[in-house]
Amino acid sequence: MTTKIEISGVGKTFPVRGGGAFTALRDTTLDIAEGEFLVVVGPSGCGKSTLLDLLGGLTRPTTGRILLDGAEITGPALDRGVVFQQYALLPWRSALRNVEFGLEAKGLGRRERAETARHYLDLVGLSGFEDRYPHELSGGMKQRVAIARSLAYDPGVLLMDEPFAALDAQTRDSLQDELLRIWERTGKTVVFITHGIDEAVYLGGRVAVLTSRPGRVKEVVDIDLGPRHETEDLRSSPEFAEHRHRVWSLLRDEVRAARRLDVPRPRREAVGLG
Ligand SMILES: Nc1ncnc2c1ncn2[C@@H]1O[C@H](COP(=O)(O)OP(=O)(O)OP(=O)(O)O)[C@@H](O)[C@H]1O
Repeated sequence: MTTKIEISGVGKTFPVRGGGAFTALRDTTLDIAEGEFLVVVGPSGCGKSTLLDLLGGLTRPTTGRILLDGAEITGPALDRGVVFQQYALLPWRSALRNVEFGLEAKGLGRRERAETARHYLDLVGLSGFEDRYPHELSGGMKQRVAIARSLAYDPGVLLMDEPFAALDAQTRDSLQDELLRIWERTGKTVVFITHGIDEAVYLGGRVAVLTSRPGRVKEVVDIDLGPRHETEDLRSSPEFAEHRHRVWSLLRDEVRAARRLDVPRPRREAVGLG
């Protein structure tokens, strides 16, 4: 197993307006193997997006370091593709031209760009929609374009921050299958953040559960369900339920802890202690 990403003792602190600091992540350590599909879950506000931003190089860790292929991540680069919950498409460009966007940065010629963009739109099931503008596409289609755009410049790592959260359940299920198919075909390393336990278990080869804030890795659960397309209605199987329960129990305790953090502490005099 080759390590693709090495997260060692990473902490992230943000300055707070009016003084002080807020710790979003503390001492987070995790190795991600080349070609694995790793899902990250955790209570709201525990630092999942912060972790993804760090992997994307959009911010730098306050402590610790993150290595990609043995070299420290110091900024965004084309070796990592990022897909967010909101499609982030350029509204004035057609689907094809949106996918071509990253290829322009790579310096590809016009014809090669168009061919590559067509190939990736086909891969995400959007052949025939190349000339549509974002406002002419459904939410699921827009997200497919965003995925095609990230895949087109062939990054080794795909970073996905709740990419299907805004979609209806049916579209989400079919995009999950499509993503797994693409992952199997391309062998990319995927780091996928979600709030959905079912989604985590369905997609992940491993699921990392983070603690309530400041986030740390509480446990990494191995999901040994084999290739997902080999079992019909896998989500209804006892094995799936077992894994789901394991992740759910780990998360439940953290969600409770997070809620306690969110309740404003009563002032001493208000409860008669002062
Ligand atoms: N730029 C920033 N400045 C100050 N605080 C920040 C900043 N970015 C994030 N935070 C804080 O860090 C914590 C973690 O945020 P983050 O978005 O990573 O959580 P999350 O786990 O992705 O949350 P959710 O599940 O609700 O999307 C939050 O409390 C947030 O308010």
